[in-house]
Amino acid sequence: MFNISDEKRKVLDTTGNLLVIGGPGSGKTTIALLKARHIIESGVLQNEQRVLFLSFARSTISRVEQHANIVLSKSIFNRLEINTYHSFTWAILKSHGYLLCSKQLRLLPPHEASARLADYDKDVDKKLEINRLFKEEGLVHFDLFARMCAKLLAKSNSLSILISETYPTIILDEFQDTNADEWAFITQLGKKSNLIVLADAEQRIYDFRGADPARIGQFIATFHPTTFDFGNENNRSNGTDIVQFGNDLLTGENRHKKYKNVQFVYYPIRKGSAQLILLKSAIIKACERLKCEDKQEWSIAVLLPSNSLMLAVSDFLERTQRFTNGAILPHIRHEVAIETAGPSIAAVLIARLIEHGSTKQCKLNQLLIDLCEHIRGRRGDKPPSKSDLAISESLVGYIKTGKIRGTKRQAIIDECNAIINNCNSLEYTGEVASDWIKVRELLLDASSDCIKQVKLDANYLRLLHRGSILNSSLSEIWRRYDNYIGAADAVKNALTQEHFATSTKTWTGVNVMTIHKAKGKEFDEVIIYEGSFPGQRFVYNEGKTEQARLNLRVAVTRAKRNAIIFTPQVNSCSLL
Ligand SMILES: Nc1ncnc2c1ncn2[C@@H]1O[C@H](COP(=O)(O)OP(=O)(O)OP(=O)(O)O)[C@@H](O)[C@H]1O
Repeated sequence: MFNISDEKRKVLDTTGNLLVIGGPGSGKTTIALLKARHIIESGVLQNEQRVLFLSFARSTISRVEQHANIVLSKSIFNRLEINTYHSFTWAILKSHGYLLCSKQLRLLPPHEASARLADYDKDVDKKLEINRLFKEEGLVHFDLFARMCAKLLAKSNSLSILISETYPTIILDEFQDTNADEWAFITQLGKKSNLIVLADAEQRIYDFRGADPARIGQFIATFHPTTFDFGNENNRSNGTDIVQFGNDLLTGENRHKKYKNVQFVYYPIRKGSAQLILLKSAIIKACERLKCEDKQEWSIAVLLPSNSLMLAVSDFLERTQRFTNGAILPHIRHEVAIETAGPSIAAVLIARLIEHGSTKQCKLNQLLIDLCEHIRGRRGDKPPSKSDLAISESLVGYIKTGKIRGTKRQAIIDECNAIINNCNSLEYTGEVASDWIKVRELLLDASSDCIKQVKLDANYLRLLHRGSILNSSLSEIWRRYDNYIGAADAVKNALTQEHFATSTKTWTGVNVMTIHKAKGKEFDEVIIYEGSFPGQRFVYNEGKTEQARLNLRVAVTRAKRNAIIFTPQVNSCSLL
């Protein structure tokens, strides 16, 4: 099924630590899976032993799993553990964390962490608080997972032996994006297990979370691997110039050149969302092209440089546009790979309303507390704006004193009061999805931005579909007690489980996501769009031009057949 070059065959036959480097689509993941198969088939593993494949994001894992399903038979697949760093390290901490902390360790899920850390805008203060939470409260922030596991392995030889005996070979995906803590953890793992590292220095797009250009050199210096370089071999978009364009981007040679299957659209700037008309038309055409081919499954990614632009585009695709000349741009069904902090905190707020509303016990103060959590935490790792912090402080002040200044802020209190009253007088039926929607819609009438934002974020929650764990646990609560007491905890548990679940999601149809989320994935067609406002540009800061080149290269090389790049006609992207 796969043509294996001589260089790749050598990967299969070489033992010890390996470093596999190569450009996008050169076949690093594929050869790593074939290597795992080779190891498993050779019979060197004992009964309980497995090959471990570690990657960063759940979404990448799902593509690797899909790929592994094709490359490996079921019995081989069962001896391969594909996992995220988070999930793997949390499992170690849960069972052995007592060696580091006398407190009972509890997880601090990202949606709660962002609200708790909202007051710290400097990284160093945030880190101090994360350490304090661990030491004094036993609360483990995700950022501590790798660091604490590195400490554990350094401290406990028996744990280190246990892990290496379970996983004698460990494959590390996307190694170029490894941060210092993950590197410390890997260094410990590599003392007793063989490491197979997959890397492309030019796909390094996570510098902001500690990826370091020196990391590959550090691996070589520490582990003396046999190195294989697949260069620019292109298995993903063979017959196109997509990879060539991606590589030329790094040096600027791409400017004013033409590339097969890479198209540039210089769009006119229009008011508001009218600017997205050309983008939407291009997506519709791409869908038609792929549907014509009569393939069972096809995929398109619409990649955006920022989260807010992603939401605006998703909103535009969701709606139907009707023009005065009778033309129509229909709604486009699509998936959005949304940042989860905002929707998660919004979900807890709604769950609490449902929970208390079902027993007519909704209280203003609880809603205000949940609203503050949402205001402070909805931007995830990014701190809330100063004005958001001020609103949250004045709401906290109201909870304490019963007083608030300013008509806009008073309006928030009045609207929360109205929501509480409506929630307490709603008739709940036990049909989870419709009860949920009824409560969510109560937020619709609010004019205060912070309440409207909860409603908007809650719209993106995908946890309640029929048959989901959350849906069944809420139905079960209703069946037993005729109310929803415990709904908020059920939502929190579901969110945490969701975070660790290795998703089996397939990226078919139209998918809208940020460029960073596209890493490690591939799609038939990719449409990359930059807006005209400063925060929506590929080059968002002149000092970050090199990073923008890497980002754009990663984005464009996700395409198997065709890539289209949109930039404004005026003040176009300086990289094109
Ligand atoms: N030897 C091969 N023969 C045919 N197809 C291949 C071969 N190797 C990989 N492919 C296909 O090429 C595509 C890219 O391969 P793969 O994901 O392994 O590359 P990669 O180097 O890990 O890419 P990236 O770094 O961009 O994530 C996949 O669709 C895969 O099935």
